Amino acid sequence: MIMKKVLTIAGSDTSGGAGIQADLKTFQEREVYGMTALTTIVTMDPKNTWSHNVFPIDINTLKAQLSTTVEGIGIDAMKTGMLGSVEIINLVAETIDKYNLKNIVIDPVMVCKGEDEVLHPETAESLRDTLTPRATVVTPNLFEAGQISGLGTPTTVEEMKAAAEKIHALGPQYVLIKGGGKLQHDKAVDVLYDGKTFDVLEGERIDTPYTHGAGCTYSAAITAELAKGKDVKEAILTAKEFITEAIRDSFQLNEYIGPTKHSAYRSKEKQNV
Ligand SMILES: Nc1ncnc2c1ncn2[C@@H]1O[C@H](COP(=O)(O)OP(=O)(O)O)[C@@H](O)[C@H]1O
Ligand SMILES: Cc1ncc(COP(=O)(O)O)c(C=O)c1O
Ligand SMILES: [Mg+2]
Repeated sequence: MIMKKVLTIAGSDTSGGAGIQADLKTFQEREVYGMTALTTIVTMDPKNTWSHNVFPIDINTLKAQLSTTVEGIGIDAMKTGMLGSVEIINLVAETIDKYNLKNIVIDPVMVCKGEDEVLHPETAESLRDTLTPRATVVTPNLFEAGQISGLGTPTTVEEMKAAAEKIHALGPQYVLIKGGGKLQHDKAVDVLYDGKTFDVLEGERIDTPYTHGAGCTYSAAITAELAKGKDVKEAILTAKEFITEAIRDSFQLNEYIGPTKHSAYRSKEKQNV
């Protein structure tokens, strides 16, 4: 079988659990061929409570990576993660338009879990106005949904639905707001909206602090399933099962951080559990 080809345009999480590393691990698990266009490198300081530093990649280096992958090879689906600057967001939008790309998952990364700071606050507006409208699916977490909708961080499923309506009006085909561990609820609730119908996806909520990279992993799994031809709803349902298992088997890396286990779903499929 010819492998479907997918691209992630995202930052490098040097600690390996989120960003481009999470995306590639997920693509491998979902049996698609993963390619990368790196936007930034994020490091963490062990001497300063794991605080994050972001090192941007030069725009011409990103252009060359997009040319290699999108023009030189061709892609069946793509996702974005941490983009880092308005210039990069504009370049991604131009690339989507120029090559008439399909199956576009926009993960509008504005924050890293455990960090108080909003990364690149100057990019929030262009994530909203330039990239969100081009998405097949846009996947904000609660904070990002509050920023993009302008309604503030949702605290209930009803507020998630209101934010989804606002975000949908910007032009994406589907909005998927992740309630995750932050919503006060006994399930891990995500709200999916296609402009007509709301689907409230209720996954098992796992009691763990180790969810670093969960959003990246989830959006990468959606991207992989879209590349393989699933429709958006089916792709999201599979990805939701994938991320639930990855969080169930998440683990501690050091005193600050614990990533999800990307191989968990496959191991369980094999054992038929
Ligand atoms: N503790 C948890 N148990 C089960 N699912 C979770 C948990 N935390 C997050 N999720 C799910 O993981 C996915 C990623 O969500 P989230 O962690 O909110 O994203 P982000 O990493 O972008 O903040 C969503 O489907 C969310 O519902
Ligand atoms: C490069 C990069 N992208 C994205 C994220 C966001 O990760 P999450 O999936 O936990 O939202 C992080 C967080 O550390 C990161 O370092
Ligand atoms: Mg995220």
